[in-house]
Amino acid sequence: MVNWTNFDALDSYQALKNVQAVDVRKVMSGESGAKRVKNYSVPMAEKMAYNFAAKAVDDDILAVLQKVSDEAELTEKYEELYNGAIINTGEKRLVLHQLCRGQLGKDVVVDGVNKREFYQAQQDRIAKFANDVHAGKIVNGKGEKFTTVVQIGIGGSDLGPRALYLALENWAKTNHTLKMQAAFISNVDPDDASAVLNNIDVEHALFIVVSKSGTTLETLTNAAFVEDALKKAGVDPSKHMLACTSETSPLANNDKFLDSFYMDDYIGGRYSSSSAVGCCVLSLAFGPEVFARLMAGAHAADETAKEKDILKNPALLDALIGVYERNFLGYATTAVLPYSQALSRFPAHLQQLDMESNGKSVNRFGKKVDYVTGPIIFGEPGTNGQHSFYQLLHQGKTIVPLQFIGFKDSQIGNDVVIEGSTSQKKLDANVAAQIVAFACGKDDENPNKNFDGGRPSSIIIGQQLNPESLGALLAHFENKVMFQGFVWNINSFDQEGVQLGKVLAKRVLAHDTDGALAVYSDLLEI
Ligand SMILES: O=P(O)(O)OC[C@H]1O[C@](O)(CO)[C@@H](O)[C@@H]1O
Repeated sequence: MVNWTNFDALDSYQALKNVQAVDVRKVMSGESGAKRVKNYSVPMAEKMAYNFAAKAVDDDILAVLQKVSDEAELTEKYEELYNGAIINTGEKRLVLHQLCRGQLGKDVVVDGVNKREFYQAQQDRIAKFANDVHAGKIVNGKGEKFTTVVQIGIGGSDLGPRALYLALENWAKTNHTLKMQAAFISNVDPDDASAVLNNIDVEHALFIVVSKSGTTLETLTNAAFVEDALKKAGVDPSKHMLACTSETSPLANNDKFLDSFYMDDYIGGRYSSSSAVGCCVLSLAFGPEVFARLMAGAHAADETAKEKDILKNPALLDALIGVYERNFLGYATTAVLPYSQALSRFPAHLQQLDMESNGKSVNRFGKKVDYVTGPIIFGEPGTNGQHSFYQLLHQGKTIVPLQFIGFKDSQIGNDVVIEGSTSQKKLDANVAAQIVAFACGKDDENPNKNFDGGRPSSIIIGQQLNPESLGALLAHFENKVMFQGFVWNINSFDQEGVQLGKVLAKRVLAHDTDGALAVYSDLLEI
């Protein structure tokens, strides 16, 4: 059995307090910088690498971070998780999303059901369904093929699958495996559903209602909105709508749907891209083989996350450096900066993943913790961000650790040499230049043009964004967030903080309001 101890009760916490701080500007300048770029790189799954040369760490600090990992039993806790312990203490649930993508340890059997087999069986059912749709065996009321798939869901039932779809859409077109166009409806704003419906051919569209709980206001409202639109278009909704939910939800086993696919309570919404939640839309859009490749990449990263040596375990190392920055260097935010347009919604997915998981003030036992926990996450693809918020990142009063992501090859492969370089080369040159500019700065007599530098960053580099590397990237961040939650001794797998607003909105709609709530609902005349 592992020990669940608050971070500040560890000996290694005290040791971290006493380490000699590293001056990023100094160590990244000249030959020392070149050495660090070469040496401070850890291989990741799917031939990617995590390079942390421009982070404020050195061999001494890394040695203490290894002690944190050992003392807090981080990999042992991961082992407990994938072997089926009740890691989600708040909801008394197991945490099994990794099992969707492969067997990591022992069989996990709950109420006589082998969970790996259950998740695999759902993937197999979805694969058959998707293949039948693609082959024209499952068709619309007029006997015609479906061409579009629309996911209706919100939060984890939207962000991850949407980010993954966008990440692979151009890759799939280039590799002739885009089987259906996908669209997403999430917001209860009627303009969201209307705009999607206006842009597609509803007669040839399949709609997946995705909600683990089957009770989310936005999703149920949007499902009814779509149903209404289908009826108005003279289309039978039961031939066009699917459900993806848990077997105990109000949406389960419902004749309203053409078919239903299941996940369960042991997979948190923000971790559900690997379950039926991501599998349905991605298998319909790209084919089941592509989804299987995505899962293979994620599984490879899950295997790497078992390593006890932090220099062989990029997710663990990334997590520990982040904790050091958060708790000892006092950095409150992290920017996710993919130099890849395909990853345009990946920062939004990571925002939910990280902030909903680790935005907590109490430990696993409900006791307040005396240290800060999860950072604020935001981000945009480069180079666009450079012309937006990088001013603050370079010269603002707040130091923001930066998480770059970059690839050597583009996905589409169409490029032009303009003034001596391709666009891909320009993209890569920009990310390299930014890392050095942030780290080393530039002295100038004019204070307005002076760059202090000393701004830490890391980069994940891969050859190309494809299903395998994307899967590994997804799992890397899930595992990073998990390890950080373990260090902070918090429960990263519940989200009580989102409940209060939902309850108050229901009260406004029921006119059961008082105090400030009454004033605000009057103001909006609800
Ligand atoms: O899949 P469901 O049950 O509709 O939940 C959607 C989302 O809502 C949340 O519970 C937050 O409100 C997320 O954690 C979840 O991803």
